[in-house]
Amino acid sequence: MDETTKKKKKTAECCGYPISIFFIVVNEFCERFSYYGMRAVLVLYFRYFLLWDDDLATSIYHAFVALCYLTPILGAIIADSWLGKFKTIIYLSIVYAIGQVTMAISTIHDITDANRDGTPDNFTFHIALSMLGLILIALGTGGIKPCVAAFGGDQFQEHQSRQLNTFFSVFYLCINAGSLLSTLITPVLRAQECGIHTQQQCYPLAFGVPAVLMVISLVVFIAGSGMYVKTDPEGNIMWSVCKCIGFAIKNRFRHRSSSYPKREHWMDWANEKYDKLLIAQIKMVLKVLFLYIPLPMFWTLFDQKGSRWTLQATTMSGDFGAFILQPDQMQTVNPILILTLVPIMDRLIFPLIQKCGLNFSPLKRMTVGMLFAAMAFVSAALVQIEIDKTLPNFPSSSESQLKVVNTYSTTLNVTISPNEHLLIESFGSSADYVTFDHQDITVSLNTNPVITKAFSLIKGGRQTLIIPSDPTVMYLKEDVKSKPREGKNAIRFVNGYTADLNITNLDSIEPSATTNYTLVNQGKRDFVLRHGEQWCEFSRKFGFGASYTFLIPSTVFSDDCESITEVEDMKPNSVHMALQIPQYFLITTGEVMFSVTGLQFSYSQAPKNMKSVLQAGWLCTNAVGNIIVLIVAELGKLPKQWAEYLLFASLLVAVSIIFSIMAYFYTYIDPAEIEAQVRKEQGLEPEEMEKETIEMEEKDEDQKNEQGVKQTKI
Ligand SMILES: C[C@H](N)C(=O)N1CCC[C@H]1C(=O)O
Repeated sequence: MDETTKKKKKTAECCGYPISIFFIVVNEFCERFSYYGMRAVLVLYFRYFLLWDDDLATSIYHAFVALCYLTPILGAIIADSWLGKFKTIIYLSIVYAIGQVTMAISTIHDITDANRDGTPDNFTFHIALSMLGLILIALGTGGIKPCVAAFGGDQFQEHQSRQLNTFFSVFYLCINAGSLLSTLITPVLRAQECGIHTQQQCYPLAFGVPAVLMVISLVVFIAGSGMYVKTDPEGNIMWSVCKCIGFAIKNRFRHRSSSYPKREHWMDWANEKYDKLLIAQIKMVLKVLFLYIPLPMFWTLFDQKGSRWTLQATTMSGDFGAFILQPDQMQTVNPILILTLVPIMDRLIFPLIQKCGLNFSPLKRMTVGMLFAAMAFVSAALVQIEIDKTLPNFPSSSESQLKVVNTYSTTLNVTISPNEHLLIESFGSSADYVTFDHQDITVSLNTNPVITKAFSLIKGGRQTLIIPSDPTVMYLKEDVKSKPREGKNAIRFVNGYTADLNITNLDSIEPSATTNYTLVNQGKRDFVLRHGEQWCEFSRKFGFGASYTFLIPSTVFSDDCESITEVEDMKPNSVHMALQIPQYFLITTGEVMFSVTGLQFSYSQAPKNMKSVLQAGWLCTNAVGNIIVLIVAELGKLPKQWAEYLLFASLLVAVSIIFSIMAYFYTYIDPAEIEAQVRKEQGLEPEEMEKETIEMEEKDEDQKNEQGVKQTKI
């Protein structure tokens, strides 16, 4: 074994901290920049580069995130049983960097764009390459994650326990600094245009920069190589653990008759064959893993920030006066709050609680963290109730809705069978949508002669009846029936001019025709209308999430676009995004109490040779949380979003009560002390014992006769 053991090495210190920590936290910052930066543009890449639909894009995205939190098990097994943390981090970081580079290459549209139309010709190639990249990234990021945190912890000596606790907070700060910067930067990089033959959204840059950061992360980690404390892996520990547990279960089953005396713990049934120290270590790990069972529920709520809460933000207004916030940018509030809340909690709140004589133990903190997350969802439900009051009354699946737009030269009396009468001015519209519970309607206009036409409406849809300058050709146009995505505005034009018109960024429209919807961002937008030599400019300031139909009259060029009228199909969002801040504040406070503490707790309660394994167990709670989100998203949704938020809040409260009961029965341990005690009971010196364990694990246990029960030397 070439790795230096902890007790043999004296580490260089700065302000009481091992200097090697600097390399580890910088490495974590770069790695998290790489991970979160790539994640920030991933759904958009699926949606607009690979042209997947929303459902497929979000499902693959969540499946990828879940995979990233499942692979820690693999990394932990490799580190604790085989390579040691240091080498595992290096090898898996190389895999990770290759994955990021593969991903960046898969986004270069020019590779397969032989016809140079700006879109790839061979989607299979890009999909295959990006999936390969994502698998390598998941393997890398997940594989190193439990090792980096535990390796950081290994750098501290016994007299540095206070610094060790602070380390986990600083570690978390670095994660969030990386996450914050990358989620701000990569979307900007994506919005640039680049390409060899055609200029397209610059995904290669948006994925390329995270790839570079991953290479930097690896270089920084290697740079600290000479300073690290590297703990030896102790043989195939996971295999020994599995065999030991298997033997205990088998042996317990064999001795199930009541004539055999009971043992204190079911793992004690492995006493006959396995080393006491290994059994003691397994007991410690199992106790903690059992405690983790309820924890995924926290992550189920936490991970909905990126999905449900962002969707909620798309129905809100992001106009903050001095700046405009896009719905998906609202997520950056989380890392910003982490950067402020972690120091406040560490320096102010926790010491204050301690001064008040209250014992705010790690498990109590985690329970309170869960309750904060539940409160965040109650807050989200209250905001949703406010939003619902402002949302249009969309048709149910059995209803149809109709609006009428009149571009005829005079006011019209419109009768819709059997008894709907509307008076509509020229270049005006009906006040709102009329709801029908049947699809077949007949429309009559009071023209001379009367014009009557039958229509079949779309079930569950919204439509507009367009009456053009020649009312005999009136027609139906389908409308948007939900808020436009990403807080954008859906706009369209009806051409009441007597000839074809060209409008900026839209196809040319024939007389009396209506364009399809175009999505435009919030803010002032200009459109140039053109017919031959004639043109005029039409400007309009947009809010968030509205829908408009603009009616172009025949006089459009003579009055310089002034006479264009607008029909508001859907009102802009009026509930302000600032109302989401309380829910972000609550969930982030919960995260600091739950996640930072959980990270520390998993390290402190693990035996020396299973530190990465417990970190992996901790990260797995996140994977399961993500899988629950996936299942819940696929299975039924409650009809009201606010009710779903309340349901999640109640579930988490119930889970936190169960967790607090489990925590009540948990006794905090000092693994090193227990290990020393077992060694003493075995009459072995620490050094001697270590050699003994390694030798024992190297023997092939399977060859031993299971019947010949072996008594270990106790
Ligand atoms: C960005 C989050 N605030 C955060 O720090 N995390 C979410 C999952 C765990 C943790 C991370 O390690 O990324």
